[in-house]
Amino acid sequence: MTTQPTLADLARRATADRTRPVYGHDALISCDRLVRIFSADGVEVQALQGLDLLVREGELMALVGASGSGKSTLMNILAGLDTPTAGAARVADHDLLAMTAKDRLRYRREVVGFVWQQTSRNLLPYLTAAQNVALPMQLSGARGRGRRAKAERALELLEMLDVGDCRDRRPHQMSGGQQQRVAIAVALANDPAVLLADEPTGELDSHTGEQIFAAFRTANEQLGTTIVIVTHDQAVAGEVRRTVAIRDGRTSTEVLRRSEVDAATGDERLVSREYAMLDRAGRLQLPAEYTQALGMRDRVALELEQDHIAVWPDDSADG
Ligand SMILES: Nc1ncnc2c1ncn2[C@@H]1O[C@H](COP(=O)(O)OP(=O)(O)OP(=O)(O)O)[C@@H](O)[C@H]1O
Repeated sequence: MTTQPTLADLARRATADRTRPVYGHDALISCDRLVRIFSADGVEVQALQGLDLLVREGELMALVGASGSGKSTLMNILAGLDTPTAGAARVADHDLLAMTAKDRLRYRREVVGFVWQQTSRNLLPYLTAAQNVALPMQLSGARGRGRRAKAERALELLEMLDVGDCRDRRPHQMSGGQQQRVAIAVALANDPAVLLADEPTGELDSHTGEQIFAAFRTANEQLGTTIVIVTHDQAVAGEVRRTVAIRDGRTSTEVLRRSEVDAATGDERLVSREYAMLDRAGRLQLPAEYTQALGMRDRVALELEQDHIAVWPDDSADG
């Protein structure tokens, strides 16, 4: 039997609600019930259906999900290329729903960097690698950096990503993997708070894909850039500490990995654990594999235990 809360309990809860920090207050990226509806030929498609996502500063994380689940829609919104229909989205203190056209242009040039899947879309074909990297700095005025300083920074970035030898080559004189590493340098040129990459290894073989991933890791570790990578590539998803799955336009489950040292042998191993997202209304989406394995549908039985909640298949018909 549940006991009724007393007046004092209710007063305490109301005060706690008032002093509770706003959702995502300490996150670099915060999406709060994000909705994006596309209308095409009188048909509405809900690409994002109330998506919640928080990313902390300095994270390197992967977004995975089936085709059509809304990954690219989310990336385009975070990149400032598209606007949500409803909800809230903030990146590095920029409100993505309230930006003017001028703010948006500055946001795309200085706050976010972007790497696309198509290697040809990331670089200008008639410029060398070094010129491609210097271009975003020139376009933004690069906060007082002189021409020489820009060229030096371009070279530093190329060297950091192991493509210093490509500095004077045009894209068609480089391999796909080299082009993508140069593309990462271009995206980092203006020191963005966030680097977004949509299937950056999609056109590459697995060995080259690993090198691209190593380049993202270098950028994350050496420059502290927050990086979000959309990927189908299980190998890439398995390399990051945090993988968030998107399903039907919402974040559904999340896998966190951490290193653990075996007390007996001293060996380090990676331990992963799957989490489900609990929204503020208390809604929880269970992974389809779990519910299918136990034949759960429509209704499940619940029990509150001391330190967990137990979920069983509906047993009401048996009783
Ligand atoms: N401009 C658009 N007009 C109409 N519908 C769109 C538009 N862009 C995306 N959609 C629809 O929104 C849904 C989500 O698409 P989105 O491209 O975000 O998925 P995705 O997870 O990136 O898929 P993929 O892995 O295949 O790239 C899909 O049903 C798609 O058809």
